[in-house]
Amino acid sequence: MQTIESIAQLRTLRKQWYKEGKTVALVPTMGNLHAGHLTLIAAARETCDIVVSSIFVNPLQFGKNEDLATYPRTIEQDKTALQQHATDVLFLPSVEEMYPRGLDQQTFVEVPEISSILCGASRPGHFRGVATVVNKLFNMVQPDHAFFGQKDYQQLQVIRLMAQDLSLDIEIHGVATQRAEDGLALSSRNGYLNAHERQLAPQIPQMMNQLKAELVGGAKDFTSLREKYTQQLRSAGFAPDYIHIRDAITLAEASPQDQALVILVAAYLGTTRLIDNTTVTL
Ligand SMILES: Nc1ncnc2c1ncn2[C@@H]1O[C@H](COP(=O)(O)OP(=O)(O)OP(=O)(O)O)[C@@H](O)[C@H]1O
Ligand SMILES: CC(C)(CO)[C@@H](O)C(=O)[O-]
Ligand code: BAL
Repeated sequence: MQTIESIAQLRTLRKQWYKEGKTVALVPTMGNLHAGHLTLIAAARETCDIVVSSIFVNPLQFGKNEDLATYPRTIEQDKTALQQHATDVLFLPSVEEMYPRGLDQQTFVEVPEISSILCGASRPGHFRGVATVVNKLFNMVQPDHAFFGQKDYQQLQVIRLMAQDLSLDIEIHGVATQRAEDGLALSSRNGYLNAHERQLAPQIPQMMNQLKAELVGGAKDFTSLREKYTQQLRSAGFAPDYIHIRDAITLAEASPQDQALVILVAAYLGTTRLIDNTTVTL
């Protein structure tokens, strides 16, 4: 595996891959890799000749009071994991390489409406930061295929819409959420949880699945279902940010006749913000 820090070096390689007729996959990450990330790498490996993974903790997608400074950075461990999973290139740009004119001067990409609801309402500017950096990574790597986790469901929909709106010739893949044995979705931020919080955390997927069972069983009063499960999370020791039942594609409020739904949950345990989701087909 080659580690590349500069866009210029990456472009040289990209030209060579074009000449050789090789297909290229991109797996963007913020590092601190776990089995969830590695399933994205495996899917990319199955699809393309060349697998590029990027590690970049993107300051543009963090709010002022968020965890940019403390976000786990485990680069040596990550390199070993990527190498073991047959990654060809690790792209590891610095903040200066990514944003040479500084964050305040950066041209940005914003996908309207979907970026300002759900996690976008709680994290203003977050999805603008994500769309901007992902678009830049797409321009740098020029992948044929790009892989994202369904764990970040809204992010995946934002990226799909961005690719459509900007006519990008890149196939966007959504990969199923990988979970711990107790059901908790794997996430780098799980590492912030203390032992007690880690024990409580699987109640998020448990409650989400109970809500899903009620929907599949025919329950239609979404407002009272949301209130009931929000209250349950609160009683269990969480500070719920939201529980929503939405149209699976647009993420607009679901109506009782919709058949493709998604349940989206965000809740704090102490200072750690956890998210999860599950699709529901009626
Ligand atoms: N459990 C998981 N299963 C499948 N894909 C995942 C999982 N966790 C993260 N991913 C995907 O890996 C990619 C990189 O995510 P990222 O580096 O932010 O990891 P993360 O664990 O989601 O971190 P965070 O705790 O910051 O949300 C994203 O496309 C994300 O959706
Ligand atoms: C897609 C991404 C790498 C963009 O910074 C990030 O939001 C993430 O890790 O999910
Ligand atoms: N995995 C999503 C990236 C973020 O929370 O910033």
